[in-house]
Amino acid sequence: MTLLQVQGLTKSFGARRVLRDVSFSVGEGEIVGLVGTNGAGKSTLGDVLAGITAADGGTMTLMGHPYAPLSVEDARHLGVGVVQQLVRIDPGLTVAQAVFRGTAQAGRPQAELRPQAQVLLAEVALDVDPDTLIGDLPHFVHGLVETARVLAEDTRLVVLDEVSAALLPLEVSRLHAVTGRLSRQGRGVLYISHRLPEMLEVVDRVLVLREGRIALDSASADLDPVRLAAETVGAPVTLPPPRVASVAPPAPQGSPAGDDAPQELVPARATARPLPAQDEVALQVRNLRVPGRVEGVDLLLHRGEVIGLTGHRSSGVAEIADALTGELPAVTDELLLHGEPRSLGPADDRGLRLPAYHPDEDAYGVDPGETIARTLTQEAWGALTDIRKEIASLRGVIRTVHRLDVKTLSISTVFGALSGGDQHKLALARWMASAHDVVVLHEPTRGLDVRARMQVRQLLDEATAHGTSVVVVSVDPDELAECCDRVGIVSGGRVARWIDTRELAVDAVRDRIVEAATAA
Ligand SMILES: Nc1ncnc2c1ncn2[C@@H]1O[C@H](COP(=O)(O)OP(=O)(O)OP(=O)(O)O)[C@@H](O)[C@H]1O
Repeated sequence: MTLLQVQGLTKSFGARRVLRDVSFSVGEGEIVGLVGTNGAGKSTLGDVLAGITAADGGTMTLMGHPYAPLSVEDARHLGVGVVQQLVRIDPGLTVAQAVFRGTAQAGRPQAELRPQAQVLLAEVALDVDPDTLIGDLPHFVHGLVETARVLAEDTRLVVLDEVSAALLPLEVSRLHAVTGRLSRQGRGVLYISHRLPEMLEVVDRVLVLREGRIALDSASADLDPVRLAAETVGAPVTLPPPRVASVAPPAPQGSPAGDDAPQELVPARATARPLPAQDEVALQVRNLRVPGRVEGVDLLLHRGEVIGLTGHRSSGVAEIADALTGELPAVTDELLLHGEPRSLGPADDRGLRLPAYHPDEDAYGVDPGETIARTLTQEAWGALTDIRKEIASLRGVIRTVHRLDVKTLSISTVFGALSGGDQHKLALARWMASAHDVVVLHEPTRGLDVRARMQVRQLLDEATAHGTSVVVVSVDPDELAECCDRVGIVSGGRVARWIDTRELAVDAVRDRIVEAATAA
């Protein structure tokens, strides 16, 4: 029986027509995938279902009754719960309070909330104490706390907006078990994700949102990840070729193109004849230890190389990254940066603090109310005294926006109004433009569509061709396979195994990573 019926939905933000004519249905017990490029309108559709924003036109029915929620509370009361993509929960709440906030139970004593919260947390396979403060939890579990929250009421339709984006394959399997349980209870699930291979494992049907319309509505059994990726972007898609490590000789100081050249945030493609990356070691770490967490880790990173690190939450992978960025005290037997001895731990002149990028909105260091132009250039328009420099800067911004395919009508759009993926792409490009030497990137393609992932891969290829060396820390096997030359599987505080990704097809590497990470 049909649970949700959506007919001719439209929604615009100013001149930007996001949803033009969206029609689809979700049946009772059905798990329906929703995919689309960054900025395609998936979250906007979720927001309309959640009562966060109203559609401009079209109709919806829920269990045969007209459905037009006026608020989030109204939507939940009517039976629709949405777990938003960039959910922010008050860090001062306990997990139990977070699960019941906005419900009839809110405000009851913690002791009364605790047992019920435990039941709901078990239902979403989240093993945390209901007394834990939200601020003490890693951000990736907030989506699961929110999933427990939508179950606290008799929700008929659950919308999961990229809840799996920051989860390990094992955690994604658990989320899928939860999704399956919801389906068996007769609830409908709308599952939004860019991680297509995993999505196809759980959904019954897939909707592709393209140019404001449902461009494809197909049984998942009739799709594979490559075909679905092509349907998503509306053009044939080939997986990126294996990385070929190569690096140009150091560039001469100064800008060869002169100060007036458009300063695109993406480094220009390397034209110099590539040299083998193995010629020069950028970072060498021998016997890295973080007491009680990491033991005996050796790392060798060549100039222009990208190595990946992955592992379970308690494997020590996060601690290795934090030791390299100086956030966690650690010791080594030897630490060389370009052959120069360095130390870890308290920052001093010789202390190593590798710069790190995190794909979390809070960590972008970007004011969401600032325009794209200002965000990318840090300049106040009109305050510049040289018109040629101003024009060159604006041209650079426009090129970056165009090249990264950011869905916006103007560079004066505020950063916070961009889709989650478009925000991430621009923040990463901005960060990479000033990233030199050896850097740590946490999940550089999280929440990005298939085309944007390739753009990030290109960003990496170009940065490494200029000599940058990168450590990618990730939960996503596709990301590791696409971006890295070698991937270390961390287990029990050690790198248990290295997988060489070069010269292998990306999907073959992905399978090896999943296999090794699951076995570790
Ligand atoms: N409040 C708003 N004001 C102006 N524009 C908005 C607003 N909310 C969304 N948009 C625009 O609507 C479009 C669709 O955004 P939406 O977040 O729905 O995309 P999405 O498909 O979820 O993308 P992603 O995969 O990157 O999360 C984007 O171009 C975005 O800039």
